[in-house]
Amino acid sequence: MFDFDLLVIGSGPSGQRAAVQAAKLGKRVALCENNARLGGVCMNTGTIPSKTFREAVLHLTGLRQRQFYGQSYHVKENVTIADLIQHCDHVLKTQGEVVRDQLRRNGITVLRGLGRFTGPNEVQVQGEGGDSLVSASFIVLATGTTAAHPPDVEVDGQIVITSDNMFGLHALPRTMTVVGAGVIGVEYASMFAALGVKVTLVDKRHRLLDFVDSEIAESLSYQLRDMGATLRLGEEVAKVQVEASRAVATLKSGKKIASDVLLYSVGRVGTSDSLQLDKAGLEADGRGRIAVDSHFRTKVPHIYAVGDLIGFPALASTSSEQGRLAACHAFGLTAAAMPELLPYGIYSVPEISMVGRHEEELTAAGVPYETGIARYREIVRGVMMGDDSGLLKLLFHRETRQLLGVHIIGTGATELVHIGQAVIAFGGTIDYFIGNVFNYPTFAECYKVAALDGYNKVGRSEGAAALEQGPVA
Ligand SMILES: Cc1cc2nc3c(=O)[nH]c(=O)nc-3n(C[C@H](O)[C@H](O)[C@H](O)COP(=O)(O)OP(=O)(O)OC[C@H]3O[C@@H](n4cnc5c(N)ncnc54)[C@H](O)[C@@H]3O)c2cc1C
Ligand SMILES: NC(=O)c1ccc[n+]([C@@H]2O[C@H](COP(=O)([O-])OP(=O)(O)OC[C@H]3O[C@@H](n4cnc5c(N)ncnc54)[C@H](O)[C@@H]3O)[C@@H](O)[C@H]2O)c1
Repeated sequence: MFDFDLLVIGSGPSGQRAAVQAAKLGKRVALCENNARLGGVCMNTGTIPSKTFREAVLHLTGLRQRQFYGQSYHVKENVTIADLIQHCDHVLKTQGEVVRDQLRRNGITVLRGLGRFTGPNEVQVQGEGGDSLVSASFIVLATGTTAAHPPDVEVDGQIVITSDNMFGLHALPRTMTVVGAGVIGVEYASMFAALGVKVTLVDKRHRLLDFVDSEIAESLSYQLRDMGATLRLGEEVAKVQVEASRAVATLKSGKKIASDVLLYSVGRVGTSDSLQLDKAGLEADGRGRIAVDSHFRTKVPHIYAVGDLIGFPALASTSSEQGRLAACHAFGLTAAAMPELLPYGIYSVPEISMVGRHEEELTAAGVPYETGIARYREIVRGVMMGDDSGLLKLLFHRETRQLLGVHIIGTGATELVHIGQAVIAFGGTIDYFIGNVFNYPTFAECYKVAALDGYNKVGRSEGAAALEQGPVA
């Protein structure tokens, strides 16, 4: 009756996973994408290019090796934007082929053009070669987000930019203002500061990243300042103008900050304007997001919405899982619900990662917890890698020693966190780290050192079992 069993609009991680999952179930699947390149924001302007940019910055500046060879050490003098983009281009080309090949292997029909509803089961695809109409039993909306900016902030792509046009920059600036110290602002501010750009980071909030453990956020602030960045917290940007080829940000307090480039990173809005949602009986909220139930179903039961388009947590990792779960639900396949325990990774310089609860939350909930801390400078792997400022903090219940949270800043944080994630997910205690043997020398040794530190704090009477019972499963 319909052309396809499933039509997915948007080829980011959530759309890809929805399409592939349905194809694996033997369904006829089409995926509509407006951008010339598949892969979404994740592949083309967001996650992958920004993380590759970071790797290029770390490599070319020699930042990690300065402990050994001195503060003036550089792998390449005068790093250019072309050097950094070359690294990104290579990764994007390879990953683009992986996505195209995956869709082809799974027999997914790719429709090029802008998808918009003409009815609840019908979508018009407006492509370069003309328009076509496609119908499907189920539709998954996976159209993601775009950078938000008020109409009076004119984004020209060279002087005033958002993360969506970061990779169109012709040259590295000498000075940069970053408006908004959310994840995007903090990541790029730290990367540009590591490149030697004079960065000013402005946020109306009084501290960086208020969902991050405060000790970790303080360490990040210290390290940003140490790289020459200026933090203007508790300051709101009221106006952005271009004067004599420079960006000028006027703060509500009356201060003005002039710089070669201004990155406007104050959040993102759902890409739902072009979808003609009303033709399907749907609407978006004020930030372009679409409401869904726990199965990612909109109020029109055969239409699902996934990924950044539905809001928090708006990560590539969670988006792709949402896409898979939506396709499973549509075709009656029972799948486990989205886990509540999610790791967060912030690819600032240095990187940050966390899983579980943080100190402020546990204090507010009246949970009797204790901390165990390992500093990278005490861990031989940290010393070998030239990272003497990293820190891993365990939070555990004082009485049961159950692991409640893991908070890390430093090299490898986003990988290391998954050990703690597994222990929390299985309801484990810090005894696991004390009673088991870890590879040496590794950053993972931090878990053992932090667990012993925590054990020493709660004292023998409360913690003795950990050492006396021997290894635990
Ligand atoms: C700078 C930056 C860095 C990030 N870093 C990380 C990170 O380190 N880790 C992490 O987990 N997440 C990160 N994210 C978030 C991550 O990129 C998103 O969570 C993820 O891309 C969301 O995937 P999605 O499938 O919802 O949609 P998107 O990746 O946004 O893709 C949506 C696609 O839909 C297409 N589209 C939109 N409307 C239409 C239409 N009408 N017709 C046809 N096609 C349409 C768009 O062209 C786009 O290709 C970052 C984001 C940004 C901006
Ligand atoms: N590593 C990762 O997982 C990663 C990396 C980058 C982006 N992302 C995703 O991208 C999303 C968007 O990130 P974002 O950083 O743009 O948004 P955000 O909402 O996280 O942060 C925006 C910040 O801008 C500040 N702000 C807003 N208006 C301001 C003004 N006029 N003056 C000063 N400060 C102002 C806010 O106080 C806030 O701190 C994130 O929520 C995340 O889902 C994830």
